Amino acid sequence: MIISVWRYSHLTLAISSFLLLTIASVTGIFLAFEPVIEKSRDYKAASFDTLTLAQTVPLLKEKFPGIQEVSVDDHQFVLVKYAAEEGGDQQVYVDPATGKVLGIPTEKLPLFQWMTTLHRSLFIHETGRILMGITAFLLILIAVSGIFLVVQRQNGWKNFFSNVEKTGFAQYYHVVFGRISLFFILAIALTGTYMAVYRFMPTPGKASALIDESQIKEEPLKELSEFTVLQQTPLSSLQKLQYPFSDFPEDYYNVQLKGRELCINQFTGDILAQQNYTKTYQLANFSLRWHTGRWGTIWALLMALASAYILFFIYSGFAITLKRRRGRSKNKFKAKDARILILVGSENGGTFKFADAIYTQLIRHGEKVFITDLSNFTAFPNAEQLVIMTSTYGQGDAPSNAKRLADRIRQYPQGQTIQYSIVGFGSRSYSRFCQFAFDIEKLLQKTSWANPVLPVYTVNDKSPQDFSGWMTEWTHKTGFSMLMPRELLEPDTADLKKLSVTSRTNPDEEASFIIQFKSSQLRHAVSGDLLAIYPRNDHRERLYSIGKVDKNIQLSVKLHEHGLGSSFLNHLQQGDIIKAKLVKNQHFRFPKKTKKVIMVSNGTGIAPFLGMITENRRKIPIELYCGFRNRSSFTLYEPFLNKQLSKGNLASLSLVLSREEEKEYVSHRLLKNSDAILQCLKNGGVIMLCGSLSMQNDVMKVLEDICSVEDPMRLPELVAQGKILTDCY
Ligand SMILES: Cc1cc2nc3c(=O)[nH]c(=O)nc-3n(C[C@H](O)[C@H](O)[C@H](O)COP(=O)(O)O)c2cc1C
Repeated sequence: MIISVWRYSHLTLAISSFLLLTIASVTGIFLAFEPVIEKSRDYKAASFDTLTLAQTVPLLKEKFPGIQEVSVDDHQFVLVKYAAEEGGDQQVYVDPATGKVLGIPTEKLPLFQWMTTLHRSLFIHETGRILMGITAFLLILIAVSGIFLVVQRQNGWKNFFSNVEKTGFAQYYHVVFGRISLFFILAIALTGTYMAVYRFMPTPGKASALIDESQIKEEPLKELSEFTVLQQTPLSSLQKLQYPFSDFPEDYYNVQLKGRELCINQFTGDILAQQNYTKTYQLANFSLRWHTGRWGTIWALLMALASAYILFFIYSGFAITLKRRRGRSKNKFKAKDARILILVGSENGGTFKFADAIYTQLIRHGEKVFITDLSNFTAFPNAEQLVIMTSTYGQGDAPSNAKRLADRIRQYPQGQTIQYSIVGFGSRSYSRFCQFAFDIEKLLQKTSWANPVLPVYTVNDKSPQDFSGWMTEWTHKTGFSMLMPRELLEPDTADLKKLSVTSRTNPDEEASFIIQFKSSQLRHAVSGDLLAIYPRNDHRERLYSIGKVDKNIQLSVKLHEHGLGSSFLNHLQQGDIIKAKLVKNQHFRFPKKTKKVIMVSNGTGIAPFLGMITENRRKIPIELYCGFRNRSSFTLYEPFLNKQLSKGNLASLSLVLSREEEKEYVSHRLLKNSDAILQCLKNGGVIMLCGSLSMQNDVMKVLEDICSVEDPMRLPELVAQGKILTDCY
């Protein structure tokens, strides 16, 4: 529920502001270059930081007899305004140490003038300013709702900056760029909002209002350079100084410094009045600097970049929304007439692709089918078959269009028996794989009308292969005729990357070999991730655990006689190029903070550990228990592991042979070393398992026994806490 609240707020805010936000961002990008161009003129004097007002103010008065004011801009250029002898006011940039004219300020370029007005007020004055202020405020809300969406997506605050799961270009970069630019976008939004609000605040009082004219003296007369206050004030703290209009005593020097305003007696140098700027005024000044990039060139460029990111977010945000809504079939039949129901739970539209393909085929075969979101569950008086296809989101939660399902099932008990089948779409990289599909099963089990045709089927990473498994069974059980839809059979070419073979070994006595690939497109692969290959260029996918060794992707492969994947890999030679997909396996990563790691593998399950061991730069003690049939099958890895032992990357190695010598499995060896295993777990160590499922089952039983010495409840807890990590198939 929470995720959909944030999602709908984010989307609604974005839709309601996108037009003005686009205008503000495009103009913002242009305007950010204005201070950059100005700064490039470089009229800053070398001595600027060392001068005081007592040096500069008299000197400029002497050099420019009609001087009215001297000001220092954000680039620390000193600008003098004076009444020229030939008439009219003149402005020049000067060297404050010599009074030498350095340049004449140019008129604001008409393009910048136009952009500024559009950016500030859309050419509709006060109304435009209010609208742009509201847009800036909406941008704050969009950024905040975006933060919460990222937190939800990343499974909590602590993973905010962790790797993002790749789910299409628009979605992936919406999150990745969102995190990078968050601070800058919030800076633009907050300062923009504040400046808009500030216009409606009362103007702060002037220091001149505090002058007590009865106290103004004309003696003792002092030279301007002798005024203590000017001597004590560095030029760098000046914003603007106005010279007195005349020699009348009631005229004074008005000095605006960075934090306060002063009125100074023009004869004696006494401070007639002073006023500290209010916090609201200072904040407005600060906001102006931040928002306009006057802070400095780098800041201005960052503001331009943040504005460009906003444009990207507008594009990618709408692309994500369209993708979510695209491809949903229009129903030919009404819900009440349908014989077959397809109810879909989907967050990002992927599951709809599968559901629509089924819907289309059944309709083509003349079936009365109705397809809709799971949350639209209602009375289906003629339904005989119910197919539920749903993804899982968050931490084993329902996708947003399925949140209301539980209530709706309770609300609409069906009047006739309906046979159902549930297909869960999920990813094994999440600990609660297809959890929501299993939750629905429990809900349906409690009803009197729902009868299962099949157990829950799961589809990992939208694998057509998994899906076709369900289709075969379902058509077999129900008698509907269906073929695997062609569009689902092709691999998702968008994610395929090129890899070239850098080296390989020949199959050893046990038909195992090592193959290494390099790929500039898969530099981000990490030991423990999976490489999905498509040996026949169709939907058939084979997954291999990756070990990252010397920056290469290394696979350990066991050649099976009719093995699709292993035969394909075995035919590759050095230099051959293949296309494959990286499947992130977040839950099976070498732990960042731990005192010890015990790695347990059998056969080629050693693959990810080889990479993790080479990358163990912090020399965390690693104990490796690796099981093989016989010593000869270990020779493939022996020299490599010995080298890692001597380098200190690997603390100890337990070779366990099942057909020779002690004829043991790794689970037996662990049991023998139960004290060490228990100590490791008690001291915050981590145990990682990779290999066959039967090895995992045996080892988990042994670990349960070992843990039960301490506390019978501990094993599930340890798994939940990530102290026992498994990657077995
Ligand atoms: C933020 C996020 C959280 C996810 N959480 C889970 C999960 O807890 N369990 C699971 O099996 N899959 C999880 N997945 C994987 C999706 O269920 C899977 O990619 C599915 O095919 C997406 O289908 P959809 O596009 O129809 O939403 C998650 C994906 C994302 C992006």
